[in-house]
Amino acid sequence: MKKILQVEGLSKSFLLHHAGKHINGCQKISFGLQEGEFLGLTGKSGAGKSTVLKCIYRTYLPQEGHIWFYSREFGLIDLARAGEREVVRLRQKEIGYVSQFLNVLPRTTAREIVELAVLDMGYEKYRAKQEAERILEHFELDRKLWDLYPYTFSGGEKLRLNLARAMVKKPPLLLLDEPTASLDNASKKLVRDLLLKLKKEGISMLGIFHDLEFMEGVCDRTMNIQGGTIMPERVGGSCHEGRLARPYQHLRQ
Ligand SMILES: Nc1ncnc2c1ncn2[C@@H]1O[C@H](COP(=O)(O)OP(=O)(O)OP(=O)(O)O)[C@@H](O)[C@H]1O
Repeated sequence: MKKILQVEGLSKSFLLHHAGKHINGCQKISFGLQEGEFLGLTGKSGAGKSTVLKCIYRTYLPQEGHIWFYSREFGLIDLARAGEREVVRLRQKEIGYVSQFLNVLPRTTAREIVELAVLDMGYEKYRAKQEAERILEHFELDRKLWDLYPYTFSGGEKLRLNLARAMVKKPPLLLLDEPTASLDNASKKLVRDLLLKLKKEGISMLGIFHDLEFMEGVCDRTMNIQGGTIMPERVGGSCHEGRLARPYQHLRQ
């Protein structure tokens, strides 16, 4: 199996000017992700999980470390140092980010949101229309909702639209920042099925989920973060980087 991502000694802190304080986001985080693998990040609130994801997506610029990404367009590229132009291209084509929040332009219908994502990749309008319809169907968003503004959608519907917008670009790497946080059990189950589908399609995923039961059978392994650093493996517990979590071991057999 080939690696898609290698994070080495990643550190990020935040300077709060008004309070004159440094807040630690994450420290010396190192791990790798194989192609088609699903790695789950666990840890208490404030542990640093989102900071790691946001450094990879380059919402945050890390102070130290490397984030080696095996890009189709640029070859091996360090996301911790990549220029804005490369970051924009990678977000357009190779790295998707999905959270529980749907951030969209006002007065834009569900269909248009997905079409815009395709146009963003440089495709023609007719192709954007075709692709948007294909992916909205794939993620089972009710046709009645396609031409509506999504602010009235349920949490599950918003998430399906979020996934459709990210996945219409077929990014080889998908970052999931607590996408199921506000969902009921039925919607969580649907998301779980969708993620398993993406896994079968060979998408590499790095995801934060507070619901450990939800992660079982979806993740190949988990990595526990506490106080901004990776915790070593606990006996009988889940795993740390490089090892397969015991509850998920059957997936590799
Ligand atoms: N933009 C920011 N400015 C200042 N501090 C931040 C910022 N983003 C994160 N932090 C701080 O960094 C630390 C780690 O936050 P992070 O959001 O990564 O935690 P988390 O493990 O994802 O938590 P949760 O599970 O609650 O989302 C926290 O103390 C948080 O307050």
